[in-house]
Amino acid sequence: MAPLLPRWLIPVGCRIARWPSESTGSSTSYAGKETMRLETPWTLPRKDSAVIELKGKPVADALMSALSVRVQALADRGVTPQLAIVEVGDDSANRWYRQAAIRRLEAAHCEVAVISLSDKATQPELNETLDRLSADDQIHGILLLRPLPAHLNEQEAADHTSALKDVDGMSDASLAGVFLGNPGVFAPCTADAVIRLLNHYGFEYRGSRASVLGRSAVVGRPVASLLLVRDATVTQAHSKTPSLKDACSQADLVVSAMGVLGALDQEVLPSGCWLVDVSCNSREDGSMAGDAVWDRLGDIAAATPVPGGVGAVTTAVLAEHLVSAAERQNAHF
Ligand SMILES: NC(=O)C1=CN([C@@H]2O[C@H](COP(=O)(O)OP(=O)(O)OC[C@H]3O[C@@H](n4cnc5c(N)ncnc54)[C@H](OP(=O)(O)O)[C@@H]3O)[C@@H](O)[C@H]2O)C=CC1
Ligand SMILES: Nc1nc(=O)c2c([nH]1)NC[C@@H]1CN(c3ccc(C(=O)N[C@@H](CCC(=O)O)C(=O)O)cc3)C=[N+]21
Repeated sequence: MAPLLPRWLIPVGCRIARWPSESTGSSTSYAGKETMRLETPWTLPRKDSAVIELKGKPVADALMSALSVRVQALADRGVTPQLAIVEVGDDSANRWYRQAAIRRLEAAHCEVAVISLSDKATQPELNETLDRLSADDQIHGILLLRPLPAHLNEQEAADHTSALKDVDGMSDASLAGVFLGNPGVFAPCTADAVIRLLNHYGFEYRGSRASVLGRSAVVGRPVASLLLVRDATVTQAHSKTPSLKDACSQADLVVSAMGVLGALDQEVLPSGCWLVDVSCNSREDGSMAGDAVWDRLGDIAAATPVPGGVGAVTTAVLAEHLVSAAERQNAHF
């Protein structure tokens, strides 16, 4: 029999393992089990079981299905969108992104070239690589994985990246457009993904209070700008903010991009807020986790899982930006 209760009533993290029928041998219906489970003393507190998972997959699926007709129209004109991914050194978050982006773009019938530079690469080497890709007619988009090693300058790299191919909103022109609310520019893919995800799940920006944790050029700052443009009242926190709890205390929405494993739980997150956890930290066992402790979210309303949340939307937005860039570069045909 199909479940009669919403799926989010099932507690995250301890599902199935302590299912009542395993101890009682009962053959009651699914709905009956669900009722029993919520009354049993060994389940998570009711408030933890009510956190709605804001999954990325349906958002990404919708974006990808809208894209296929555009990729086909380009193919009919002999154009296959191609992305160049430039990475410097080795980093787990970059590796996850590179692998997921390749899967996504290949599924969308786009091509990917990966250029891996050593972590000792110099600024002139990086600049030359970006100049060469900018001049290559077969490359429609350039994604420079960030953050760069400390000895390299992101701004200088942006200046060597063709504005037409800047699919991850790195250039001054793209960022100025994001800050001013100009819809014609590419925002950094992740910042765009946060907005697509919130739109999909019907978040109401106007009148809301949003706390953005992190202020990098690739996530924190553009997310704050995109929320401000949509009439949210935005607080922005960073590593010198004295109290994260104070920074979040009024929030209807918390967007976390600190990259600090275990930094967020019910002590910091206010009741009823939505949490968008952008971070992708590496646990000791090599698995991926966000900033929030998933089984200590308290009575917040909704949260994105990691993995399975923002990351999936980021790769879909990257595909969309690449296809738009290829269309613009072939507009004369
Ligand atoms: N899922 C996805 O699609 C994506 C995930 N990511 C992930 O998001 C995370 C952030 O990425 P990125 O912005 O590039 O990282 P950065 O390291 O560039 O920025 C981290 C930001 O968090 C702030 N911060 C660090 N520690 C604290 C703290 N204890 N309290 C408050 N603020 C803090 C820093 O402050 P300060 O400025 O003072 O140093 C900085 O502004 C990473 O885990 C990354 O892997 C990134 C992009 C896409
Ligand atoms: N210029 C730049 N822009 C970025 O947006 C950027 C970056 N540099 N450097 C690295 C981080 C990290 N990042 C991820 C994006 C998607 C997934 C992703 O698709 N994750 C899947 C899981 C993937 C898996 O399990 O392997 C998920 O969350 O469900 C992961 C990580 C983007 N980043």
